[in-house]
Amino acid sequence: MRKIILLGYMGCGKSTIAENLSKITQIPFVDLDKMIENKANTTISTIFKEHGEVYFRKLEHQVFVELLHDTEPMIIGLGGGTPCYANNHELLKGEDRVSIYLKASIDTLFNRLAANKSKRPLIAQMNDDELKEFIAKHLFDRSYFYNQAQFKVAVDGKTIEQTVADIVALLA
Ligand SMILES: Nc1ncnc2c1ncn2[C@@H]1O[C@H](COP(=O)(O)OP(=O)(O)O)[C@@H](O)[C@H]1O
Ligand SMILES: O=C(O)C1=C[C@@H](OP(=O)(O)O)[C@@H](O)[C@H](O)C1
Ligand SMILES: [Mg+2]
Repeated sequence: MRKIILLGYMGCGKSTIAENLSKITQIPFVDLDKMIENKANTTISTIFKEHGEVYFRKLEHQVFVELLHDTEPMIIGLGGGTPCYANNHELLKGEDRVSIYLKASIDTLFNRLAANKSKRPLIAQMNDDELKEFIAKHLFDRSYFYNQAQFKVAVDGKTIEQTVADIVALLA
């Protein structure tokens, strides 16, 4: 049975949509960041602070590969950077998996992240002006990798339920 992989920029809703899609489909979900935190027995912020981003990216790759080797069906919510490092984007396609880019505009991402940045070490220290500029540039840089997904679902202006319904329709 296949795996459903959700990807996209920080704040696009990967973790939230993975959990809600799981409730509707009864397919178990895992959040890659949560898996990393459980494995490292600490938070993403602490991993960045104590070991740096390169260490985090290695761990992220290892845990992603481990999950893909698991034969159980599952919904996987990636971290925002997962497809952009360690050739992880090459793992988005395969017979047993379907990858979906949750595509959000800069405004949507900014509105969600401005109120929700403390646990995201890449943006935690930024003021609103810095954050908006960062998202615009960073999203542009990362789009190449996000566009490697098999499907795209636009999330702007949609409720959690609408996005989940769009994904269910896509998978039918
Ligand atoms: N329509 C929506 N779809 C998904 N998330 C939403 C929506 N509206 C508000 N949110 C909020 O936006 C944030 C999305 O964060 P999260 O699911 O952690 O994203 P990601 O894992 O992609 O970084 C959450 O705080 C969530 O409650
Ligand atoms: O975009 C990124 O590089 C990151 C996104 C985060 O996940 P979310 O996209 O779930 O916030 C988390 O993996 C880490 O803070 C790095
Ligand atoms: Mg998340």
